[in-house]
Amino acid sequence: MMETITKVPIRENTGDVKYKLVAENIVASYDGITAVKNVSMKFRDKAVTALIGPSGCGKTTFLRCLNRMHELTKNASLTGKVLLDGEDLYSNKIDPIINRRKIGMVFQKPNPFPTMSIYDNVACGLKLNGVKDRKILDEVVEGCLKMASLWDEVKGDLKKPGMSLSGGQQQRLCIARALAIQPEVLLMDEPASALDPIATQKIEEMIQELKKEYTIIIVTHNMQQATRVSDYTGFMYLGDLVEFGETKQIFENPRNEITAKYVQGQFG
Ligand SMILES: Nc1ncnc2c1ncn2[C@@H]1O[C@H](COP(=O)(O)OP(=O)(O)OP(=O)(O)O)[C@@H](O)[C@H]1O
Repeated sequence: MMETITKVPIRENTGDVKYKLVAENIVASYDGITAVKNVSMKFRDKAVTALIGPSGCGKTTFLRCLNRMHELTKNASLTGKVLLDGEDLYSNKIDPIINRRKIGMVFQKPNPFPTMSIYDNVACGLKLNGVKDRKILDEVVEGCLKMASLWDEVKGDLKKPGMSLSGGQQQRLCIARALAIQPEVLLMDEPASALDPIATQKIEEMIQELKKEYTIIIVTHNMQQATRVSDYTGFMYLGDLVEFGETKQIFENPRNEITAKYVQGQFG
């Protein structure tokens, strides 16, 4: 039998708060089965928001609704709005490809383009957009590899295949690739779950740097990671957003019983 969930009213931030991305009443389904039930969330500009919750609660599905990737899945459907700087990404007037460019995504498993060098993995998005000037490409590749904290490790080996790097380096390469097309928002779906603790620490340190420039939304199963990297946390359960608040409050003083049980590790 389905459990009844008491949702905690979402507290609005007051004052001079800028939301980069706002999701309103997102309902997402696969083959008519609802995976995300009427979820609304606001994401602050230049802050990190973590999405946590047990396996299958809809975190990845919700994340993929934020850059119109959900609709690429066969038999997937969606209702609701996602506003980027106030503009609805799902409006007919907006080109989904342009939006996916503004909202970059990093996946659980590092996925560098297998036939490309380190350099081309980062430069390919710009090249596809017609940028040919070598100086510009060099600058972007260096800048993005620096932002992804990978430059010092690869600067002498840019022609080597991306796949020759370690898992953690490959993930930072994918982050550099995502940054090269100048996104405004970065979605990260468990970006460190396939990595060892040292590689994970590098990714977490990099997220702290990146949030100075980007709005970051990260799905994570790792509760310590959520407390270390995020400013805000949303706890999802059975397709619902049960509680949303400052990360410290969610972990130290949850207002909902199910949130408390989850963050204390009583289920997962
Ligand atoms: N492509 C798909 N086709 C059909 N059902 C799917 C598909 N992807 C996800 N689902 C279902 O949607 C629900 C939510 O899945 P989702 O992957 O969004 O959860 P999650 O919280 O990210 O889980 P996890 O933490 O295990 O990655 C689950 O019941 C899952 O089985």
